[in-house]
Amino acid sequence: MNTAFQPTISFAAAQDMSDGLASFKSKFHFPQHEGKDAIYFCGNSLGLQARSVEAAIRQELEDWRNLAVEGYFRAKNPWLFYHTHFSETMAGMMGCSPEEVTVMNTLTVNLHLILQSFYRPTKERYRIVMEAGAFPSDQYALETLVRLHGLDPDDALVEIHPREGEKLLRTEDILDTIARQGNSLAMTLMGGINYYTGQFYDIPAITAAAHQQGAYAGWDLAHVAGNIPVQLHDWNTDFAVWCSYKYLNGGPGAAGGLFVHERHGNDPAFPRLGGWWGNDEKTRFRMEKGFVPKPGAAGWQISTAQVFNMAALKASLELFKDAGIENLRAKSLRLTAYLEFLLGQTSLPCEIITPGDPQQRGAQLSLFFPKDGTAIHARMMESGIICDYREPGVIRLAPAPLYCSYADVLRFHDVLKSFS
Ligand SMILES: Cc1ncc(COP(=O)(O)O)c(C=O)c1O
Ligand SMILES: Nc1ccccc1C(=O)C[C@H](N)C(=O)O
Repeated sequence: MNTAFQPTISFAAAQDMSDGLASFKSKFHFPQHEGKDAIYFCGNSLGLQARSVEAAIRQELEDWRNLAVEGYFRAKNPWLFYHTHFSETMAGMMGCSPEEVTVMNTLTVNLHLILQSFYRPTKERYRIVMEAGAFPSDQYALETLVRLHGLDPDDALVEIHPREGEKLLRTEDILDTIARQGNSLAMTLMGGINYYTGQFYDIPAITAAAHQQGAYAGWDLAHVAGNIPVQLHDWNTDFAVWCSYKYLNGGPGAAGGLFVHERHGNDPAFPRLGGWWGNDEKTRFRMEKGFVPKPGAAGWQISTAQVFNMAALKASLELFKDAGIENLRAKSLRLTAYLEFLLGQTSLPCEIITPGDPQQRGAQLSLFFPKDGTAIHARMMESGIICDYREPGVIRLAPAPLYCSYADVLRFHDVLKSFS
């Protein structure tokens, strides 16, 4: 595919002309740099604000002003059911039924909650396999979880490391580590895409390996949601959590997503921490004893929907519905490949550590700089390229296909040329 790429304005312009998703760029606000839109490659950390967000929030402000408590029932988008607006679009992206998915709280909170359901250690079966170098919040969550159960993290948490001299995990090593735990394995918990390397793991193979040992497979899909379409139901994953402020553009602190496979979600006896929002809607207002969970992931809801927070996500997901996650992925594969091609034309002193196989990565490329990474990152930022730096030594570039163009990627390359 790369042989057809050209580092020229005419090539990039022709790509943008034939891109059926190009018009979505104008639906977003961009940070400004010297009077022009900055190049935004940080959608893997915080997605941009859709222009439609303001009106969506204004609608809820008006309904609150005019209807007050009646808004729960009579708002344009009745607040009682606000969280259900997302189910269909989220289900489409995550490959599950609308009942298997819900939106609530935030990522690490949801991780803790769902771990209460799925991590029920016994004397024999208590180990959790995870990737070494998982996002710190996940590491802290698992460390504190096993301590809460009186276990020693050094024994209960089994981290998979890359081989000596390598930066990525080999699937065979992940599967081997899982198999070696045997009956002691309670669960695997991996990031679908590692935030640092950008590696997309083999979710179905890892899930099947965990099941083979009689364990659950859980996933943190923060860097997958809205980036790579997945098939959580068919892949038999037990549960997954993600945030909505990265590729999904829900805004800082946006309500997070939760998937629970129907084989667990439809079991009312499945252990959980409940609250009235997860209770059967018919009896929610009876004010009686006895928790009766709603079927599906919604049975893990706890509190009243965070309407203002969710309004931004609602507006953003409408754009995803229009664009189509499969179309976005198809563009993303090409856009990131173009970025990779152009990086290959420069003499930047770095190595792309993200897998070269497009099926093993999403939008993000991670550049490892043995030295001067922070200085080079600072120069990129001064030049109007918004990207981030993660210790040790990595600059992450994520051209989100919803609002990044081929011309952006080329402009980035032109800026890099001025560095040497
Ligand atoms: C993989 C991963 N897990 C967890 C988090 C933490 O999410 P939150 O602050 O929404 O709990 C992030 C990002 O902040 C992340 O990228
Ligand atoms: N929530 C944040 C607050 C402040 C700064 C960054 C974040 C991120 O989300 C970082 C992202 N998870 C990452 O992959 O680095």
